[in-house]
Amino acid sequence: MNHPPVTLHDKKFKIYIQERKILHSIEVVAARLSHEYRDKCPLFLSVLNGSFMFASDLMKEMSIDCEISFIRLSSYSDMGSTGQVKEIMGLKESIKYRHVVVVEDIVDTGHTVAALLPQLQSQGPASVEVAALLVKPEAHEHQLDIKYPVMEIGNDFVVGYGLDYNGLGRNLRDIYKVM
Ligand SMILES: O=P(O)(O)OC[C@H]1O[C@H](OP(=O)(O)OP(=O)(O)O)[C@H](O)[C@@H]1O
Ligand code: HPA
Repeated sequence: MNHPPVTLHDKKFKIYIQERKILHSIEVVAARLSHEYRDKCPLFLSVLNGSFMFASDLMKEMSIDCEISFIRLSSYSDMGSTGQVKEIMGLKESIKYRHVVVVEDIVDTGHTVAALLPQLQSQGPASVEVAALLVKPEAHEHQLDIKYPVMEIGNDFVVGYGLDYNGLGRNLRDIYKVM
């Protein structure tokens, strides 16, 4: 299939990871999660907005009982992290004694996950791990243990498959990187 570059606001992006590869990589991680969380009924905690598409495809591939809930955090403006993680919409249900899997579209600087994990840990869950569609190890500014990375990428700004550039690009089926 042909994937011409796309323009979003003032920037051009070129094809980087095709939908077929994304979905296959998610299947592999979902199989691992289904095995490792059998009999644990994990609670997936999807970090909005960016993770909506990943969370949906991940859930569809899970073969065990599991639940999902959503939390909305935001820290990005233009193409950079503000370093300030704001909680916009909090968690309503109790996570006490639950096996929680945070579902992130991307772990970039790591500010978001680093801010979120202690907040979750303080609520007495049985366990907390992170499943992230994309991980940018070169950009990390925190020591992080992402147990379920789907794909590692270099230090490029990417859009598509839920990820945006100033609000645009989330609807793209494939992942693109800035040119
Ligand atoms: O590792 P970090 O550098 O913290 O970056 C990762 C976070 O940045 C994005 O969220 P953003 O704040 O852009 O909100 P959005 O999901 O609504 O796009 C992304 O969805 C992650 O939550
Ligand atoms: O590379 C990125 N693209 C879109 N949103 C993001 N949030 C953190 N890193 C990124």
